Amino acid sequence: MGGYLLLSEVSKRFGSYVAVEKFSLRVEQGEVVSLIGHSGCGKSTVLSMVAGLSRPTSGRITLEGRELDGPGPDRGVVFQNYSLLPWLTVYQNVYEAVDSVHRDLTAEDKARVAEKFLRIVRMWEHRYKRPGEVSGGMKQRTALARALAINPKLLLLDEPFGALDALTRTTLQDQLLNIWNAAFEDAFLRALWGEEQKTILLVTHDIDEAIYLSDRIVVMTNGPRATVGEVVEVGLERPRDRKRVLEHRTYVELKEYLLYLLTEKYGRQEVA
Ligand SMILES: Nc1ncnc2c1ncn2[C@@H]1O[C@H](COP(=O)(O)OP(=O)(O)OP(=O)(O)O)[C@@H](O)[C@H]1O
Repeated sequence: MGGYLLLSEVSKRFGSYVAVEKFSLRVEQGEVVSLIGHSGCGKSTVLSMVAGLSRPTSGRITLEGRELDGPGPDRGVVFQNYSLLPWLTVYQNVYEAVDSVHRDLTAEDKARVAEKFLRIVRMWEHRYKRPGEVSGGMKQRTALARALAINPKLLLLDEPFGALDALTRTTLQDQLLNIWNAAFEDAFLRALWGEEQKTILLVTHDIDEAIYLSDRIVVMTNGPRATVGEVVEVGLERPRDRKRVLEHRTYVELKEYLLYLLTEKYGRQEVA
């Protein structure tokens, strides 16, 4: 039982700066795990190693028992700096990604997939624009559509809702949970996607978002030599109802505990 995604004593050094040291984490298939921690602690560094965009200096990362060797279609990535192709339209950015991964689909089906996900993130009406002609939040939504449309087993999301207004943010969080749960209303997507839950590793600065979405929350210590500080089980039953979650005692206690971890136990002043 090696776990689905396994990070074993992963370290990352940039020159003489040891950003992350001996970071170990085991994520099971179907789990949603959030990484939280202070700005600059190394959350994106960890995520980009899992994405295969950078290599650990030492340690191992395995996905389904295989050591990672660069990026792959098994991982859908939304990174702030892993941007859209500027010369393609919003639509083409999503379509091309679907096309490169789902070679077996007909052109018509690929177009349907691109359309479905652009509608989910509400970018369908902007599909003919290029990334340079849309806002930061719209770019983020397009990147999310692109990551989802390739139907990866593992979704790696770095602050995917960071640039969005509160309403769009909550809508997309719910859409993400639907996609995680393969709860598509659309028969076409259900047939194409199967019923297996996705695995999601998510970086966020938003404690409420982390609690609402996650099964477990990994609180990172501050850098240099950042690592896993504490892993907090969320334990709220699913499906989660946003209003009821907010009133739940577990939610209130969890939020207080996470705030304590971030402000006191792993507060910035400790390492200043
Ligand atoms: N390519 C790089 N070269 C040198 N240092 C880097 C590089 N990438 C990250 N770092 C350093 O590693 C540390 C961790 O950065 P990282 O971006 O992973 O933090 P983060 O927790 O994601 O921050 P934020 O929440 O602000 O996005 C920082 O001190 C950063 O300056």
